[in-house]
Amino acid sequence: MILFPNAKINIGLNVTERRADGFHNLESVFYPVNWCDALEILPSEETEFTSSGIEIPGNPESNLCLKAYELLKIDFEIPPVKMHLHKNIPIGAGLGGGSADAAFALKGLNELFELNLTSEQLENYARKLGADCAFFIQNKPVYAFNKGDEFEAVKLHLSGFQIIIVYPEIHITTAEAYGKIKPKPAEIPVKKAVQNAMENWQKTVFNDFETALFPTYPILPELKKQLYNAGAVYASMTGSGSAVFGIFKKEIPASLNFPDSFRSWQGSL
Ligand SMILES: C[C@@](CO)(OP(=O)(O)O)[C@H](O)COP(=O)(O)OP(=O)(O)OC[C@H]1O[C@@H](n2ccc(N)nc2=O)[C@H](O)[C@@H]1O
Ligand SMILES: Nc1ncnc2c1ncn2[C@@H]1O[C@H](COP(=O)(O)OP(=O)(O)O)[C@@H](O)[C@H]1O
Repeated sequence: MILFPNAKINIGLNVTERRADGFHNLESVFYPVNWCDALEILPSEETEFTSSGIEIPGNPESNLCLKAYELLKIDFEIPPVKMHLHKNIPIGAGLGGGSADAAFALKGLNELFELNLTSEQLENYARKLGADCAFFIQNKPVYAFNKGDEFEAVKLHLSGFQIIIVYPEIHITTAEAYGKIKPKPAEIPVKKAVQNAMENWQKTVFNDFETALFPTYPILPELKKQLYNAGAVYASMTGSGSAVFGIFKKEIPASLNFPDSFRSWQGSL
C-alpha cells in the first residue's frame, strides 16, 4: 500500500495561554496542502523502517511512522510491517510533515489489517503521537483549538486560489518556537477574522510565532515582503515556522525567485 501524507498550513495562529501540562492553548485554521511525502507499508517477516529523500533528524526507531505502528500494536495483534518513507515535506517548517506521516500510517494500518477503527478512534490514537497529528485523520480545513487537537468545521472556500510555500532552510523546532512565545488572548479570534474577504486578512489574521521569531530570523519577514510585492493577497509564516506561504488570486508570477538552497512548492488550494 502506498500513501501520500500531505502538509498543512496555518491561517492565523493565536497562542492564547500556557497550560499546566507545559503545552499551550491555541486557536488557528488548519488547511491541507498538496506538498506530499510518500509512505509504503507492506506486511513483512520483520518490522523495519527505512527512509529516503530529505534526511530525518533522530534515529529510524524514533520515527513517527513506527511510533504509530507500535501504538496500534498495543491494542491489536497486527503482523510485522516493512515501511518506507520518501521524505519530501521540509522538516522543522511548520508544515506538520511528521504528524501527517504518523496519521497516514495509522489510517494505512487500519485499512491494511481491517481494524475497522472509526475516524474518531483514529483521532484519539493520533493525539497521543503529536498535538496536530489528529488533524490529518480527516484532513479537511478546520478551526483548531485547545492544544490544536480539537476541531470545529470552518466555512472557508479557497479553491481556485494559488499558493506558493517557501522553506528558507532554517530548521526551527516546535519546542524552541513555543519557548519564545508570550501567550496572550487573541485580539481578533481567527475563526471570526477568516470570515472577512482575504484582502483584509493582512490587517486581521496573524500568526503569533511571527512576532516571536522574525527578530531572530530576518529572512522570514523579507520573504513575506517579497510575496506581497509579487502580488500575494495574503502572506504569512505557517505554524512555528520557518516556511512562509503566499496566496495568489491569479497565476504566481514566474519572476518570483528564491535562492537555490530554498525548497519551494506551488499548487492550487
Ligand atoms: C505549532 C503547530 C501549529 O499547528 O504546528 P507546527 O509548527 O509544529 O507544524 C502545532 O501546535 C505543533 O504541534 P506538534 O508539532 O504536533 O507538537 P508536538 O509534537 O505535540 O509537541 C512538540 C512540543 O511543542 C510544544 N507544544 C506543542 C503544541 C502545543 N499546543 N503547545 C506546545 O507547547 C511542547 O513543548 C511540545 O513538547
Ligand atoms: N516521519 C517524520 N518526518 C519528519 N520528522 C519526523 C518524523 N518522525 C519523527 N520526526 C521528528 O519530528 C521532528 C519535526 O517534525 P515535523 O512535524 O516535520 O516538524 P514541523 O511540523 O514543526 O515542521 C523532526 O525533527 C524529527 O526528529
